[in-house]
Amino acid sequence: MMASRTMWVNGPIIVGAGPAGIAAAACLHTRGVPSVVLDRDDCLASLWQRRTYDRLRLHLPKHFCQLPGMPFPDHYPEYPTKHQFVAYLQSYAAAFHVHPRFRQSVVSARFDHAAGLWRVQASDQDTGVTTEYIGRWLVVATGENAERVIPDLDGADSFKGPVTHVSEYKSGEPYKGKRVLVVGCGNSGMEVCLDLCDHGARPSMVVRDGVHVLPREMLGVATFSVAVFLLRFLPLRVVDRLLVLLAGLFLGGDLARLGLRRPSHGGPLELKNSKGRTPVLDIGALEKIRAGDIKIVPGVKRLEAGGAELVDGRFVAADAVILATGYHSNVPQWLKVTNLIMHTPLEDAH
Ligand SMILES: Cc1cc2nc3c(=O)[nH]c(=O)nc-3n(C[C@H](O)[C@H](O)[C@H](O)COP(=O)(O)OP(=O)(O)OC[C@H]3O[C@@H](n4cnc5c(N)ncnc54)[C@H](O)[C@@H]3O)c2cc1C
Ligand SMILES: NC(=O)C1=CN([C@@H]2O[C@H](COP(=O)(O)OP(=O)(O)OC[C@H]3O[C@@H](n4cnc5c(N)ncnc54)[C@H](OP(=O)(O)O)[C@@H]3O)[C@@H](O)[C@H]2O)C=CC1
Ligand SMILES: O=C(O)C(=O)Cc1c[nH]c2ccccc12
Repeated sequence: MMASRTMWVNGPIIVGAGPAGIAAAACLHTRGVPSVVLDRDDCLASLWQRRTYDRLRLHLPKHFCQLPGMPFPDHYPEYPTKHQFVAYLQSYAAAFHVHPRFRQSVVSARFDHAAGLWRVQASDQDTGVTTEYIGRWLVVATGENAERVIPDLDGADSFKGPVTHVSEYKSGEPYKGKRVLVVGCGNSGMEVCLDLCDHGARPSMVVRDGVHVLPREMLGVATFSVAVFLLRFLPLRVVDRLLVLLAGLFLGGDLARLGLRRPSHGGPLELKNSKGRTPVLDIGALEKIRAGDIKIVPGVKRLEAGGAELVDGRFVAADAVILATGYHSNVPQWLKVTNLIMHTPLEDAH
């Protein structure tokens, strides 16, 4: 068995050094409360630094994404690039004296009722040494994008080209001239298809179900700002109806004909709240779909050597497959509690 150590933490134990964990530690710091931030990776906001593509930008206006106590620099554009966002997070952490303990992967956290304390076990990713952090409070900030969703596609072994997850995708450069099957039509799938087009690749995007596509902006105003404004006066379902109506107006009424049906149950904000499905904010993929540069195809039945057989019996040829199939939290794997109360921020806002 690996050696193990114990560390008493004065203040909360914060798991995750992404924007949420850093912000929690900073807010505590300004109130004179110490904390310890643990992260499995070797840098802060590793989702943004290690697992996202080059052209990524925030797709909500910057004032919705700034952390408490420090706005984005004035010279940042309305939609900061990922490099700007990361630089901001780094200066934020430095300004608030947040120094995470890196390479500490939390494998278990349970509340010791007898002692009235949390016992958090973390494994050092370099040495394998386990440390038990003991403290009165636990903050879970590991996010909704902690683990990749990798579907079990029939025939994946027989496919001759590379099959990768979108979290490894940096740019379309290596795909120049290639036929690429992108599985999934969330914000990742859509933007990767757009990027592939910009690099001279030929993407087909798998859309197996309904999807809400909204314009990122309408007449220069962010759709997200419109939604937040309307939520002050109207119930979420009414706001959803208005958003779908406006989307039809600004994006054109032919989405279903293009292969992008809206989900039969639930509006864009409702599905974000109930299922964690983020609506797609279009930044140009739609135009490429209309132009035929991005082909929409239905679900994959099985992969074969040179492509995929689709559920409608058609075959789509592909040199590479990119899985833009999303992410899931890893909290249920390590947090040993029974009654978790989940908050839905948009409902709260309303
Ligand atoms: C490509 C992409 C683009 C996005 N763009 C936007 C956007 O424009 N606007 C927006 O609002 N949201 C966006 N998101 C959503 C994203 O969830 C947020 O941007 C933000 O990163 C969430 O912050 P977080 O701190 O909750 O989680 P994360 O940033 O995911 O940070 C969680 C941290 O926890 C660590 N961790 C996970 N498990 C463990 C463990 N067991 N032990 C120790 N450490 C662990 C991870 O290493 C990570 O550093 C995007 C997501 C992706 C994937
Ligand atoms: N700032 C930005 O510009 C960007 C933001 N993001 C954010 O990152 C987060 C993650 O987004 P994303 O990576 O797109 O993940 P999502 O979870 O949003 O989307 C995953 C997609 O994959 C589909 N899918 C999953 N499994 C399969 C399967 N077996 N066959 C076919 N399709 C499948 C889903 O379809 P179904 O609905 O049918 O399950 C869905 O369309 C979101 O919050 C998103 O908004 C991502 C990229 C860019
Ligand atoms: O890009 C993302 O992943 C986001 O989570 C941004 C976001 C949060 N809530 C929303 C509701 C509608 C559109 C985007 C978002």
